Amino acid sequence: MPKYPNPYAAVNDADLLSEAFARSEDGRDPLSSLRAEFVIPTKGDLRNKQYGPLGNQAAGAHSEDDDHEESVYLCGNSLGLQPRRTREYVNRYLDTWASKGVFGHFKPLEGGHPPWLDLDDALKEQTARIVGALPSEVVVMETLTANLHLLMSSFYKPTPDRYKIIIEGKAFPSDHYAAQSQLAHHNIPSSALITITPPSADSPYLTTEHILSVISQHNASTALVLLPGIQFYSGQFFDIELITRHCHSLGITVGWDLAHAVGNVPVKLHDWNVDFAAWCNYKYMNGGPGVIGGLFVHDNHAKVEQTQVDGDAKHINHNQLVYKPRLSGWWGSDKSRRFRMENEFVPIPGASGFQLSNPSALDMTSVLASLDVFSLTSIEALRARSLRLTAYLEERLLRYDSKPPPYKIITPANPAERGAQLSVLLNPGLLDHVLNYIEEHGVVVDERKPDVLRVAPAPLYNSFWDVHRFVVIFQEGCRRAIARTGSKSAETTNGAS
Ligand SMILES: Cc1ncc(COP(=O)(O)O)c(C=O)c1O
Ligand SMILES: Nc1c(O)cccc1C(=O)C[C@H](N)C(=O)O
Repeated sequence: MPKYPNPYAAVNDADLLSEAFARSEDGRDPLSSLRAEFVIPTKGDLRNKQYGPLGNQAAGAHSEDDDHEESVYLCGNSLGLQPRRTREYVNRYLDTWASKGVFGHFKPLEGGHPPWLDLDDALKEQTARIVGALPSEVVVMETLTANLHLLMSSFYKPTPDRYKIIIEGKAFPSDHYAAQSQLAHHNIPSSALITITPPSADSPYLTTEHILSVISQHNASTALVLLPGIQFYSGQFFDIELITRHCHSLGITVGWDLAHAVGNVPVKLHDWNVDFAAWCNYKYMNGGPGVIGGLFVHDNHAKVEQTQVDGDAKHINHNQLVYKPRLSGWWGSDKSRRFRMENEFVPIPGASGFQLSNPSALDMTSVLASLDVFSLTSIEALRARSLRLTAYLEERLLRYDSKPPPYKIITPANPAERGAQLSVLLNPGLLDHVLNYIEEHGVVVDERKPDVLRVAPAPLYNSFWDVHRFVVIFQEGCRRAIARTGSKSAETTNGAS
């Protein structure tokens, strides 16, 4: 009996492996209709084919029908697809800029869009719903690594006793560099960067017990724990609530990088008492490549300062509501006085007070389009669909025509410990062959050298049909790669998961 029963495990091969099964799963899920909100590139688009009078109609390896078929895009964990409404919203932004110039900042725009000056406030409520926060606790601003630095400039306050930063050993390089450079910035030796590595070299899995024990081991000397909500490589979803509680019980501040969690899994940053978090809006959020990111600062930090300053909230003025010292800019200062040019920084209470510059209205417009798609459903409903999609992907991958398969899934088997993504470790020597084959057949997934493919069915736009087509093409790619490399060992190295 498997430890985590898969709802598709009971379905017989003849049904489960059929396209009809995938199509019927799509048919009975009302959220399947959200796919129409997105532009799905065709296989021909990806192959750079254009049909029509000026297009390249030269015969290629693939039929015209195949070129016109939607590609199998399972890479929303790296870059989400474009919502159809993004073009409409961006065109409106361009029209406003062209026809109103500077007045675009102040005048409500067509289609009920707020003036650019108020776009930051307009995005709060929808963003807060997605990350389980109060609107005052979130803001759309800057980019992920920049936000981590800004937040650490407020939350990482090393003392002679407490100065270490704990991260995980396979942290995304940017997070590693950010933490490392914060230490250097404070003239603290790099040995104060503590990395949590998996107990077993065979698996990237970090048990919660292991994470808690490393934190406890360094508790007296640690100032900050910075962890990902979902690990980019393994797809492991950490127990944010428990780890946060553990850190707080030891007097340690904790921040979360939600790059791979936001828009993917429900989180409750407010209820879980997370100190701070940051994310990008270009993966599951579908805001566009390198688009403006977001951050969260718990309102508790304001309350702590309030009581320390006065104890009577009625007599608090804006100046006393500052959470923390922070690196400041004019966009974080009180809106009503912003244009008085008085050089008195009056922080906006809440996360908005962390803003620096006037944000790119183009970016904000693009994020608005993406949030409006999320508002057609809820993150909880998306999660329910995502659990089914990923379970289906898992079960299909486990059914390979010879045993063991030439790959294994390194993402936790427990659905509560993963989001949409499954990371597939291929037997040595297969990756390039498999990748060439699947890309040639219109599949887009992410590779992490030397042997891992990350496959992420994004619940907003991916379908069971996508997963079906992926597995058929991927497994055929594996068979061909094994035949080409003639590698017997390639068939047996990893074993089944
Ligand atoms: C976990 C994680 N941290 C940091 C980054 C870097 O983000 P950015 O380039 O937006 O700063 C990424 C992705 O690029 C990521 O996945
Ligand atoms: N691979 C990337 C790229 O080619 C351009 C920009 C970003 C990336 C990334 O790796 C994005 C992301 N953090 C990821 O985990 O896929």
